[in-house]
Amino acid sequence: MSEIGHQQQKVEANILVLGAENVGKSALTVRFLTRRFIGEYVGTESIYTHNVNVDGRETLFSIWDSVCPQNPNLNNCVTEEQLRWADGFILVYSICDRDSFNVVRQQLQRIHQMKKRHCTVPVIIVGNKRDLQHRREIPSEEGRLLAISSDCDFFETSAAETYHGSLVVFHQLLESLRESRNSNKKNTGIKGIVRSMSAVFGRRRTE
Ligand SMILES: Nc1nc2c(ncn2[C@@H]2O[C@H](COP(=O)(O)OP(=O)(O)OP(=O)(O)O)[C@@H](O)[C@H]2O)c(=O)[nH]1
Repeated sequence: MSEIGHQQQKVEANILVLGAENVGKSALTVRFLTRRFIGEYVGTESIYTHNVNVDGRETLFSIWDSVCPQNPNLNNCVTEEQLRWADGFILVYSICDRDSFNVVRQQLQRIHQMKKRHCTVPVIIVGNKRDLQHRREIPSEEGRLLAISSDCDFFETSAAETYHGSLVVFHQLLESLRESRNSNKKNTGIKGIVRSMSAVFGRRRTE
């Protein structure tokens, strides 16, 4: 995420949408971009750009709607290129598909493994297809628990039923990006080095 010119206050956010096949990644993305649910989506990888005013600030979203590998495992479920590109992540599962929840777990693990040494990175977990309650396999509490234990935000949505849910997800991620960018800034530079050293020595003294 970067700022273009202080006066313009333009914000850029690269958002990677991940999750297993058929969970509604494209539906959620297209809902946010167009307010519409069209039902069937081309199953190809796409990066969409979307210029929009959020809280009085011009914001350029680049949204990478990914395609999950056939047999996702920890090494291929998120690529290095995707991890380098993304400022923030939306991990989508279907509330009616236990396997898709497990894919989100793996993707989360991979993101934390790769990113933890560099900076904090915002992640939102989304349980989609909330309209299909009769087929629910993942209780809301389970999704929320995974999010709390991984320091992520959590929402359940129905891309089929409402626009509002997708709007809240993307706007919340933007908000978290701003916060994490500010905190990452504070932790760089000489103050950050001093803070990190005090943390290390402070901790050692208590061992
Ligand atoms: N009932 C219901 N169906 C949904 C919802 N979101 C998506 N779908 C349907 O689920 C199917 C898959 O949606 P996609 O958006 O293509 O899912 P995807 O995760 O992008 O799938 P891949 O491109 O295969 O990775 C489509 O038939 C959608 O119409 C939802 O909230 N509720």
